[in-house]
Amino acid sequence: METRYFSLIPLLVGIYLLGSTFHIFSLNQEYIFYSVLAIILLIVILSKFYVSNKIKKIILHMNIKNSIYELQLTDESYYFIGFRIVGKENNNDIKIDYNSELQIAIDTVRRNKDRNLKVAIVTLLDPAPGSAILFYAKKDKDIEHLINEAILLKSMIESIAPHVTLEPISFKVNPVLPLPKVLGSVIYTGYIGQKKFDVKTDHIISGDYDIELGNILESSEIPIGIRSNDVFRHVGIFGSTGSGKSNTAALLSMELKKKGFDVIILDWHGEYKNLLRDFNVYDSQNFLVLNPIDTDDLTTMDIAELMGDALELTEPQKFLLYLGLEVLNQMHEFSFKTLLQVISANISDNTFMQRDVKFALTRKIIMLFSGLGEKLISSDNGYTYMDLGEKLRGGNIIDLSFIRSIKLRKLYALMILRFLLEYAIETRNKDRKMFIVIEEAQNYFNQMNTVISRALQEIRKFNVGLCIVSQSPSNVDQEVIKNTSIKIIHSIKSNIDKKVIADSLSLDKEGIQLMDKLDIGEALLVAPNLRKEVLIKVKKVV
Ligand SMILES: Nc1ncnc2c1ncn2[C@@H]1O[C@H](COP(=O)(O)OP(=O)(O)OP(=O)(O)O)[C@@H](O)[C@H]1O
Repeated sequence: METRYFSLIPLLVGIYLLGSTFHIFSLNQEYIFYSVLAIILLIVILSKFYVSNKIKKIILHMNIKNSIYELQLTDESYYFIGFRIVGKENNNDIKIDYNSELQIAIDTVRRNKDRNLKVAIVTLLDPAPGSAILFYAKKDKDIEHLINEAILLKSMIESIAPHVTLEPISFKVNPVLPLPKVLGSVIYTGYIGQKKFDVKTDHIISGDYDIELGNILESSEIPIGIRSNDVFRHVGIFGSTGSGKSNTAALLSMELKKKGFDVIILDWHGEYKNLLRDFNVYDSQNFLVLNPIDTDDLTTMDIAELMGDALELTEPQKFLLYLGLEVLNQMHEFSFKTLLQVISANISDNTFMQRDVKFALTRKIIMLFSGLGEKLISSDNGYTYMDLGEKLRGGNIIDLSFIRSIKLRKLYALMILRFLLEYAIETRNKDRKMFIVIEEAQNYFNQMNTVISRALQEIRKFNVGLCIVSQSPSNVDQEVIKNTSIKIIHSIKSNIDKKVIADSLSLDKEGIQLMDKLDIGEALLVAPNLRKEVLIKVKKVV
């Protein structure tokens, strides 16, 4: 009964008692008038309560009746009644744990063994994607009885899980319902709420893909993927640490290699050799030596820029380095020892300022390149960009984790990337398709790195797809993120990173909230072959 009817009761009782007090001993006309008035009002209220409840019951009953389906398993038939699970709107900012609320309710209902109906949670696609509860029973049971029990169970669940409502589902034609293999087992997607599944099925399903990534989150039966040729418009994989980025990048690399791509993974933390066992691995035992001399089109200025970026050089220091590199280029020789000698001997230090710049630059070079640096970058047996491009065919993992100095690691990785891009531009990459995975991309694409950002725009037409992987998209140049046409967004916890991604995708408030609710391996996929973003569960590699 609605609360406004309750508020009328004290008023009626008041009127009646008033009348009684004044006329308790005399049965006069006024007393009879008040009594009759009170009784009429009481009758009106009670009848309203009864009718409104009855109407609700009838409507619900009819809805449910329209939602009873028959399910034929191998040797048994069942009736089932389905309810879509809808999270109630939450206006205050308190975080509601819909999942555990619902789980407690379901457990309570399932514990009651006396019931005819059993309960299962399934994901459904039709009439719209979402999660649903099924109440089901053997077909020989009385339908009316089942309906009454379903109504009862529905209200039990709603009262134990107050932030969840169950809406009867009606399927227009045949229900498309991926049922659990064994009825009664709870398939629990962990996502409740209509808003999340606002995407219409015909918006998301696309048969137009040749790289399968997994299945849509609402259904383990519907595979989903991307087109391999779309990777040339670049890929962004983002997510907090442990959200499943490396697995997704490894899956993509594996599938693209099968399609004839040459894949090169710049593996910042050394995670990929365990995931992709048939890839060539370059690590501390087997590293690639880079020769920045003999670079023809790769200008000395570009090398100076990359070194300047990795070493955090000032403009005067960068200029001095450039002068030194020019001399080495003419000598056709590169080693850090000769670079230092050239800077000391060939460049004047007449003024105090020149001496200061020179001293600071040589100090930075010495600190970085004595030891491993000397071995990694050298004209002695090193690969030029042409050699490197030719060498890295098939699947390749360049494990960078053995380089302890972050500055050296960054310079070495940047040089490899720059070499590969130069190779593609120079050769126009005819008859080849390349896919370069850049882990911890914020180290390469910070705001300052113009050399790489510029090359990124140039390589579009040369069959090179870059895959930018980052746990910290707010530290990646926003232009770079915008330049990725495929985005795979795993769970993101940090608000600033969420905002950056939401802006690049024009996500609404619900989309933003969704980003930190994803489980490991779950992601929001945006790709040119999909009409709208879709939640997916990525397949696990190995
Ligand atoms: N799609 C998936 N299905 C099931 N498990 C997964 C999936 N993706 C990743 N995992 C598991 O989750 C853990 C973290 O995965 P992964 O290393 O890919 O995350 P990450 O985001 O790259 O983390 P980090 O930033 O720390 O490298 C691993 O144990 C991995 O096996």
